[in-house]
Amino acid sequence: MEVVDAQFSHQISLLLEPPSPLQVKEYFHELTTTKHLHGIQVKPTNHYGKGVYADIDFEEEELVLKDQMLVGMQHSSNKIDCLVCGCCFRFIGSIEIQIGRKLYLQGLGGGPHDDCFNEKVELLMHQRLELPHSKKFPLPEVINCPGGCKEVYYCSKYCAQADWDSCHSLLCTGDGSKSISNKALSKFIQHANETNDIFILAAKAISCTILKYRKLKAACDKENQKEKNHLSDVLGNHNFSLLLKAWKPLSMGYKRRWWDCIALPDDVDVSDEASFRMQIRQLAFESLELLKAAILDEECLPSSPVEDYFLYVDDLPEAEKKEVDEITQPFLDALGEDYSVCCQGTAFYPIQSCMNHSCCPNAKAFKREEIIIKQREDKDGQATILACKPIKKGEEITISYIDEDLDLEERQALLADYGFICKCARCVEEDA
Ligand SMILES: C[S@@+](CC[C@H](N)C(=O)[O-])C[C@H]1O[C@@H](n2cnc3c(N)ncnc32)[C@H](O)[C@@H]1O
Repeated sequence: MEVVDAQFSHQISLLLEPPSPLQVKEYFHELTTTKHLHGIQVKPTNHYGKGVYADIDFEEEELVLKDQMLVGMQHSSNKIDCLVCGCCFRFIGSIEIQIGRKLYLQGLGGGPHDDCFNEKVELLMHQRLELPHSKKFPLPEVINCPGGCKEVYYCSKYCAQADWDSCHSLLCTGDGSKSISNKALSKFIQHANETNDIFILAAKAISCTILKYRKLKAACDKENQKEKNHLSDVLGNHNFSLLLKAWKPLSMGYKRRWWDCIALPDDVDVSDEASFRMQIRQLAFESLELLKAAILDEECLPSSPVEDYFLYVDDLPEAEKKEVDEITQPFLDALGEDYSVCCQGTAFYPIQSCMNHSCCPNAKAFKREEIIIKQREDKDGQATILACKPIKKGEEITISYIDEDLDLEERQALLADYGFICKCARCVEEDA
């Protein structure tokens, strides 16, 4: 692999080059135009890189933007708690599957339950025991991965196919996988789960680029055949420009290398920062080597429906509640405090990632369930930004990265993890 790196060092450095301000401007202009995102503009700010600006006036509560996720992942630690679609991350199956599966997986770790309870848990998991009123909380049927990996499930055939086409075909460990080695892939996944599962998101981003590149290349090859254009050096350069094109949506989000900007953990002394950064850089390289062996060929806080269900049961009229509680309470007790864990993960949104922070923001990024409450349409894996006060044309649209209710010191401590000291009007005023 090192030989490959040396041979293509020029191309690699071009891929990793930060985009110029002109490229950024052109890219976001095209993106907002093609996605019909009227009313916003991405452009340079005076102080800190780019930002999102209002191109029209927005009223309070008005929808500013819906941003489609480019790549996203559910955190490994959250997979026991929630069974969600591997593409749009909505809960799937049924209330019974969600509760039964979680209790079953927890039980594998040696839970304290008796045999009778364990039997009930298995019945729940296989949907052979129905909980009262659970039909009022319908969830989409579980669709298997088309590659047969039994590790990722979907809410619809549409999501299964979309994920397969965009990245999962290269990262699937099932028989239908398009990776070069399932064994190598499993090794990569194990390494990520044991070290930092953000490498899974990176693998998705890389797979997404490779697959997009292949699609662009296949379309070009077809065109070239028509024109009988077989000059290999011309094609060589051309192929690289296709790879740059496939990489572009991700490169536009480039800020700094991961190991340079990751927050210093509390248990690492500032004097050890340089060696800590070297260590995680090394870890990222190890992970990349494992991924390369698996996929490189010669050529690139929402809520839980389970919580809604138990809240509903809790609100039932007293007489009925007693009867229902008899069935549901043992499951609730067994689930314990963690009964309402929501799907947790990390994703990259092309426009939201351009929004700067303010402790007195004029917009808010909403989670899925809050949007449903507000009767807004909830489309697959989209981030929704609403104005939380009137925004005038030309004003920068800002969101808060942290809990705005915290005091100045706490806010600044959290924002240090993002690598900046906030000097918004509120911070300046409170600091005076
Ligand atoms: C999600 S990005 C926002 C877009 C970013 N300005 C860009 O050029 O892509 C977050 C980064 O923007 C910068 N940033 C955001 N809000 C800021 C603020 N209020 N003050 C200083 N820097 C800020 C920080 O470097 C932060 O890590």
